[in-house]
Amino acid sequence: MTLPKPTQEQQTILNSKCACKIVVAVPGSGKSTLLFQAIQQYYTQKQQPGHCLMLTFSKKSDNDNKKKGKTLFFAHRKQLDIRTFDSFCCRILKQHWQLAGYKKRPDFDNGYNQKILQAVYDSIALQKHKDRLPFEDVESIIKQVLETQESSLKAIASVYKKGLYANAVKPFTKILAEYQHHKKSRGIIGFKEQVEGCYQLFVRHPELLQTIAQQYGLLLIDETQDLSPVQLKIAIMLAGAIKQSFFVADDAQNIYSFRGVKATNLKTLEQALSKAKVFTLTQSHRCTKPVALLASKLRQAIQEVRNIKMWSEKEGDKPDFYTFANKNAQYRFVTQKIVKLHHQGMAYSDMAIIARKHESLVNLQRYLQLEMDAFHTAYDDNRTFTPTLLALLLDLMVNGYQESLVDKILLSLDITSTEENFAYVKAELSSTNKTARKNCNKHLKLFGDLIRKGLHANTTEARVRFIHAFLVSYSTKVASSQSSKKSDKHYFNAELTGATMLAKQGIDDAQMLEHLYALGKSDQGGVSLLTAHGAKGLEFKVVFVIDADNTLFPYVHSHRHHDNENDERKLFYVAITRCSQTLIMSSVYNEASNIKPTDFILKLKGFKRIINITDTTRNH
Ligand SMILES: Nc1ncnc2c1ncn2[C@@H]1O[C@H](COP(=O)(O)OP(=O)(O)OP(=O)(O)O)[C@@H](O)[C@H]1O
Repeated sequence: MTLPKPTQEQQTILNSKCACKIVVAVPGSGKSTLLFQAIQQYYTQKQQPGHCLMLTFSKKSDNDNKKKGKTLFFAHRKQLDIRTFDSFCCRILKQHWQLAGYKKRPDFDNGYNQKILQAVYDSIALQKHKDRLPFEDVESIIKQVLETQESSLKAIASVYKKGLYANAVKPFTKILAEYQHHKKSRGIIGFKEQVEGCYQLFVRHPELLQTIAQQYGLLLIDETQDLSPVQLKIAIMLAGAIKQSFFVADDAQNIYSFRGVKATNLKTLEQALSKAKVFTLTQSHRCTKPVALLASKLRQAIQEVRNIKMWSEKEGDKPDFYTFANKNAQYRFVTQKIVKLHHQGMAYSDMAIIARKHESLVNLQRYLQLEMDAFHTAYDDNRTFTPTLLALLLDLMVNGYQESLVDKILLSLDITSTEENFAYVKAELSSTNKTARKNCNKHLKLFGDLIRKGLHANTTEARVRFIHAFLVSYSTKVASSQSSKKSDKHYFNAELTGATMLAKQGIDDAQMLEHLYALGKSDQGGVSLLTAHGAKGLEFKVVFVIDADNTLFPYVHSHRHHDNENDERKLFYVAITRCSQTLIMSSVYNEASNIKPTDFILKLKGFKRIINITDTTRNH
């Protein structure tokens, strides 16, 4: 991995001798890249450099920065401190809790339990599914877990705060109250209190701030526009005490006002750091010319942001906006388009579907589920993969969970396929069962081929190996028990355990299995399904912005804030600037129910290509 050569714009900033730089720049202009270029310059110029402290707001970009930092500056890795603001404050407070005035060491509540958050999301988002547990059951399960892990409630609270799930508010409120009680009685302090505590510590003990600052020679702050008021105060204090500092931000990407983040971060920063020099970056290295033009127009309509004209040298097609009679027609179109692009060589991981609301993503998955139910009619005798099956496989890819992947394939084959198809699959499975343990590769190839015939050419080897192991176990059971109840959930779960063990024994690289679970959780390798908030900071070759209609963009239910439209426009700006090659926007267009493409697009002059698709069976 190497850093791109700085452009003239970037080089001017790097060359400046100013000790404190604030860079305001458009999406994809290389803000994060510039920070790494600054680190490179720092280590090259200094004989005995001090440590660099790189702070960012979100865990996601922190992880990204850590990875890049380690790769690019391996020799200096011990002098590179890359953290989130929360983690920085937590560390300071852990070291100096007595100075901060605590009588006994507080219990630091570090983050939340992802598993529980997932369980909550799943149970709520999918509770209408008939075979899901009722919410009460899920709630009681969560409570049981919470008895041992109170801190996880924070996660639930954050879901509740998003206000997405009206029917979940009551139990969450109850759980939240319980959590707060536990927290208080046990002296647990969360991230918010830790950041506030750290700030107070620096205010009361400036000597401590100086001691900490002396360890560092360069301070780098990414995503400055997203810092909370207290985080910003800490950043300002650090910039005042560390020799060189470098802030990067895009004021038009400030999308966290609902969390109390102010749109005025940059103004506050400039006023507080009078010696700072402000620079701008106008060229986007990510977006193509037409997308940069569209984004630039959108940016001009955003209030209270710096007037920067975004431009690009990258050629590309003008983005299209497709409209459909209903959501399913839209989802079908997106699915087929993804499949087509994949056949043309585009990796799934290079594509993303972005929506304003999580519900749109759930709806899309439901649609794919329906397609899957129709699987038996789509799976033809030539064993070629029809669009419906491709849609099913796409679902499996985007879900990313191996259990459900295996489960769904086998359940579909078993329950919904015709006798003939089932016999074929059964034969394929059983034919290998005896030699499979000895000859893993053969079996792997068999299943790999089956998958590759469709769209899984780049399915990770790990996934194929796992499925393979599962099938070995499954086919052994089929042969020995001749069970006719293969659709039984418990049966599959037992098989899954069997497959896990088998994979560990029989497959050369047992670690692949762990890797596979990690893959599943992070959705790597598949098409990313993201909300506009979740997509921030990310980059994909192809981006589909779905459900971009006047009820969701701007999201009508959040009209309670007077500046809502401005915030929503910023979100749309974030969504469309994630793509480096192709942007495809879509929505329902239904005059009877007054749903039409978002005004964000309609009001932009010069954007004429709205394609109305009525024939949904057409292959696009
Ligand atoms: N000088 C350059 N030459 C070529 N490509 C570059 C240059 N600088 C940055 N890029 C590329 O542009 C893309 C966007 O870079 P980066 O993620 O640093 O932008 P950003 O401004 O932080 O984006 P965002 O606003 O979305 O967070 C990356 O693919 C990066 O490699």
